[in-house]
Amino acid sequence: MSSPSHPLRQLLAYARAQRGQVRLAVLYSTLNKFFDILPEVLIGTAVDVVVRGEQSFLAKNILVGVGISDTWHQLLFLGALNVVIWGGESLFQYLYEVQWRGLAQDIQHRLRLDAYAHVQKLELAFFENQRTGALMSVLNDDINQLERFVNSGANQIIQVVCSSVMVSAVFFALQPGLALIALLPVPLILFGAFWFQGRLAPRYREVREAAGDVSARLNMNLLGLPTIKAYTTEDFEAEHIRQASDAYRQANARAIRISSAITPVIRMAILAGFTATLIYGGWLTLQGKLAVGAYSVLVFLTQRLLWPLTGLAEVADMYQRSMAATQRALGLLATPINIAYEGRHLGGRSRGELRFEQLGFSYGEQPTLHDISLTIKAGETAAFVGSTGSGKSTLVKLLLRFYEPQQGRILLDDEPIAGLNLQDLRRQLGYVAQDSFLTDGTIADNIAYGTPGASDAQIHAAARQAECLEFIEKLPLGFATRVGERGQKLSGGQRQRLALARAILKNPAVLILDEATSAVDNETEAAIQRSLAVVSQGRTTLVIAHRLSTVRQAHCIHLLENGRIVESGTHEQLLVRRGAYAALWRLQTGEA
Ligand SMILES: Nc1ncnc2c1ncn2[C@@H]1O[C@H](COP(=O)(O)OP(=O)(O)OP(=O)(O)O)[C@@H](O)[C@H]1O
Repeated sequence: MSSPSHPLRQLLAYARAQRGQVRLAVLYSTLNKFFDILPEVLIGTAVDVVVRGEQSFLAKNILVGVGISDTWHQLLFLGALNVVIWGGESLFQYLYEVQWRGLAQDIQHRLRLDAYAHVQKLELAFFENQRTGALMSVLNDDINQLERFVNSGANQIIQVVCSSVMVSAVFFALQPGLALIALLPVPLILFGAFWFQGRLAPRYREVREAAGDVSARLNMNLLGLPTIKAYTTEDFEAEHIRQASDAYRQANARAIRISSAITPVIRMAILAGFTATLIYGGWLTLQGKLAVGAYSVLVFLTQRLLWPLTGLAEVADMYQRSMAATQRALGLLATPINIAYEGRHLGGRSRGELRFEQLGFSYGEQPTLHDISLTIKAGETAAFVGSTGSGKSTLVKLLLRFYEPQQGRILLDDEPIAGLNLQDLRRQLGYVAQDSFLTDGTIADNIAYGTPGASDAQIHAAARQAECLEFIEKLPLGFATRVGERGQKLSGGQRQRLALARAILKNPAVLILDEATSAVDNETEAAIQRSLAVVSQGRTTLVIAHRLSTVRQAHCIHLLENGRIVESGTHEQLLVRRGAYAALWRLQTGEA
């Protein structure tokens, strides 16, 4: 419990901003419990009135030294007090419920936003080692689990403590000997509750992990449905889901077996305390050492004292479940961001000169790029060609700082990009990825993504430059047509055209085009060449191409092989060299 990394501590630290709300909630819970205890005391006082009449406690004391001598008036007074007590109890119940539940929602909301904002800033390598579905289950399910505990668990703990303190006070005031007997089982109960709790914690961690697995599986399968259908692997995948779901069920079953035992075990301890009060208190009353009214109060109060402790079982259960979830959510929040966003801010638009100096990079153990050195002058077009897997995309991902190179550096306008503010750097870059992300909004939304406030005319112009006007105009609603999740309602080529229009609208100093495939028809290729000629005007352009004819106009073409630049030069220079590029050219143009 005392480790600084304990999830409850982390949660409390996290909830510090809501301190005011917590204090109010604690106050309301305490007042509600105070009013909740009073009816028992009232019953005892009423019994005292009818048994002892004008000798009763009320006859002598309402306030110190002041009493109501008439029995009828005493009863009326008790009746009025009863109404006030129940009214107070109800009022504070309402207030604490609103307060605790509001607090739960506020903390959840804040944690979800913070966790998402943090996750967005984590580098790509983090996501490559995670399953999206499992992350979603942390951001959604796990954070929702917090609600259970804060909603009612915290209130229950406060109330158990309050009622124990208040009831013990009444006990000691009335009959200290009996109080000790009634309180005997309390340490046993607390010990039992903690013992069970310790055993529940690892079980609930397993449950949360299993829930993450189910979510990850579902997510992967839903994304891969076209492939699942095409390969008729529906049964095979349903079996995977069954296994994940069964693991979740088993993990829950193990937790349930422990959590269900808590209440019955605690009840046995309570039974001991209750029986002792009943017998010993009754004997004292028969001996005339305890008033009948006091005896009845004590018997009721024993229940009042001990029964809420059974609630501890429920609280322990909720607590462990929430803590397992909290740990995952706060763990995500504590994941270090390895590629920092902070850095020197860029004033205006950069010129777009790029220099790669002895760049070396590997994904994990596997070396991917070696000793890459090249300069791209501002406004020029550089092309990267080479066989699949030779490291072309990796090179531009390093420029975008999706990954950090292990050796060397990249400079933009003579300044190392590692020292620049990450968002400022990326604002200078327009990136058309091999598989660009489209939102499920309209065509216009997708083009304007990243350029908020773009006018219709600007969107239209960008679409024209990217040569997508023709297909957009054929769509039923033109620019207002919705493209479906991830742009599913468009063809692969159309999606890429749209991504290009988006990058053009952003008007970056450096444009990066990562062509996915060489499998384009002649018409598309001509379109690519036309738009490339237009969009590369006035900006530095990096093109990754598979068809050499698309980039023959580039100022410099770099041929990569196994992560090294093996040839560089203009198309003509490279042909004259009669090296690997020339061979590739002959192959593609059919001259070989
Ligand atoms: N995230 C990653 N984690 C580990 N290895 C990766 C990762 N991305 C790429 N690689 C590996 O790095 C190498 C270079 O990949 P890269 O995507 O840069 O090639 P490419 O030249 O762009 O290929 P293509 O022409 O097929 O797009 C490949 O061997 C690939 O398997």
